[in-house]
Amino acid sequence: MSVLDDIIGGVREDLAARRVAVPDADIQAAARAAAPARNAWAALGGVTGDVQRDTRLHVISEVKRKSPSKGALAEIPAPAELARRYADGGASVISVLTEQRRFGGSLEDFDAVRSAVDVPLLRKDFMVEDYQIFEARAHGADLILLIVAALSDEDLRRMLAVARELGMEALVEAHTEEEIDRAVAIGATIIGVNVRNLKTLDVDRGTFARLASRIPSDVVIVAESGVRSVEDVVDFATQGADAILVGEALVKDAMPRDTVAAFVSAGSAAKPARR
Ligand SMILES: O=C(O)c1ccccc1NCC(=O)[C@H](O)[C@H](O)COP(=O)(O)O
Repeated sequence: MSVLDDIIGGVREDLAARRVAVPDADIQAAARAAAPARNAWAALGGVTGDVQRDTRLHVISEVKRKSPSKGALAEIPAPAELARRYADGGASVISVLTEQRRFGGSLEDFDAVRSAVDVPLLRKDFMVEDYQIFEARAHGADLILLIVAALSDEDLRRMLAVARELGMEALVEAHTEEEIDRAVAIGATIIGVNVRNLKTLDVDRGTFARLASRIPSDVVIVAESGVRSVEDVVDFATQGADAILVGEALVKDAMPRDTVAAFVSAGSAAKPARR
């Protein structure tokens, strides 16, 4: 069994318990009653037509306590305070991991961050049921994660449609050429190239340029995982990233506000006008 399969097994068990506590009809009603979602695609530099690319390299800053690959990363006693620092540094979107068993996250963390900042929020979890999408919206999410390796094309299309019907977008995450092609085929407007293989946990930054070149120019490209330094940010920006998603390096940083600002500044300076 791969790490991803193992994580998803736990996610399904936890989801079943939440579904008993809050039935489908109730979570759907809460999602539809929530304040309108913010436009995460525009916040990440999405533009329509043959216009100049957004010149900014956008940063998605993640609230992440631990991970299967690294174990404990940071305690994060006050996720809201960390999120405020991210926003002050210029994060375009904040990602909050809500998976509990392997990442130490929760919907309580998500609620705390939602009440602290006004930037678009990504609910970062392993989405396998539509219920989780309604749950994300009910808690104020603007963006959800869909992992191509974990879902069939039918599931991807339906879940993307559910997210859009609720006013959200999806970060559709891929790690191979075939997964990129599947993400493009379902009409993803934000595609994440995760340089971490979720089945082996190996990180290979070289994956990014090879995969990004297959993505149409009107799609927002996010480079995910493995950013440790300004040099990594400059590499991803030069190779076509519109945004980077950073967890470990920021939660371990004593001055996350300054580091986010430095990543935005260096990445924006390195970003080519067209790709
Ligand atoms: O981070 C992991 O070890 C991991 C393992 C299995 C599935 C997902 C995993 N991480 C999710 C992510 O995509 C990262 O949290 C995100 O890209 C940030 O990565 P990093 O900056 O390297 O913390």
